[in-house]
Amino acid sequence: MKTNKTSIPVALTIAGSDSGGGAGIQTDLRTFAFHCVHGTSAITCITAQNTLGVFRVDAMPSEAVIAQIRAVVEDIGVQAAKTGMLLNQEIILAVAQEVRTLQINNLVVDPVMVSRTGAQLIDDDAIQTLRHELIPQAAIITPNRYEAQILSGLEIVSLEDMQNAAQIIHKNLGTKAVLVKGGGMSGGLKGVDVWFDGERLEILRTKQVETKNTHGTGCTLSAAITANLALGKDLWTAVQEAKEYVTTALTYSLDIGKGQGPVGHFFPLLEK
Ligand SMILES: Nc1ncnc2c1ncn2[C@@H]1O[C@H](COP(=O)(O)OP(=O)(O)OP(=O)(O)O)[C@@H](O)[C@H]1O
Ligand SMILES: Cc1ncc(COP(=O)(O)O)c(N)n1
Repeated sequence: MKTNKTSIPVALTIAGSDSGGGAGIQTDLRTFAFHCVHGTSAITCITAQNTLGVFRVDAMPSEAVIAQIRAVVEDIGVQAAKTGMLLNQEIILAVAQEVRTLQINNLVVDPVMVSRTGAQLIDDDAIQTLRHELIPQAAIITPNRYEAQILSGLEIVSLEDMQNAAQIIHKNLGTKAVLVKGGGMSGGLKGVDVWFDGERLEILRTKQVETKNTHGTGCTLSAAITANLALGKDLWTAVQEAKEYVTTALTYSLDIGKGQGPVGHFFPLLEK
């Protein structure tokens, strides 16, 4: 039988593994697949995690992270890449170095530093390295409320605070665009995001989804932006479409486990 040779865009995720399948590498690869983008990965750490929380984290040696990135980029090549949980300063430095040397374009940095509940996930040295070495190489960064507070130095309570933070981060950190996410905001701002690219200050509003199953929304959003960039979309279009995707995935969130379940990535299939 003759086979069809399929040409397909390729995206890379540099992130941690979530044993519960709700966030991290597992979520990123599902999101890439939904967008018909071939997913590749460089695993930075292994978390023992489920819908109730994170119970253990084992870092990969930074050499192993470097080897994974090189193996993918030097042979397969990538049209876009994202970073998620990078865990420590050594891994962040290694990733920043590889992104520079291998000239990885269309880089989406989800600066995973603080969980939506406000718990700091990486130490202060690692935050400084992320700020100075990796973020300046990003096409876009997607901080949540607490990460935006750290990166801007502002307390974020209102929409105006989100807008000011986006502008300060853009000015100070050298990334092309900033998307401040509102999943951690309260009241009517939950689910409202703010975009700034140096010219346009935009508010992205969608319907607010009433569900406790929101695990992995941040990873899903940044992975969808990455997939859209790999497909050749411009940054603003990539963000708008990714925002719609995560909202729909939230409406199909999965009621699994005893805690916060993940979003449903393959929602059209769930209807069959
Ligand atoms: N209940 C909700 N309804 C609609 N959109 C939401 C809701 N919760 C989060 N979002 C959206 O999901 C995306 C991820 O934002 P969030 O602030 O939750 O990121 P995060 O903190 O990195 O995610 P996580 O909770 O997975 O760690 C944003 O576009 C946000 O507006
Ligand atoms: C391995 C890993 N990476 C990232 C997150 C945060 O995910 P999110 O912010 O999307 O809930 C997580 N919980 N685990």
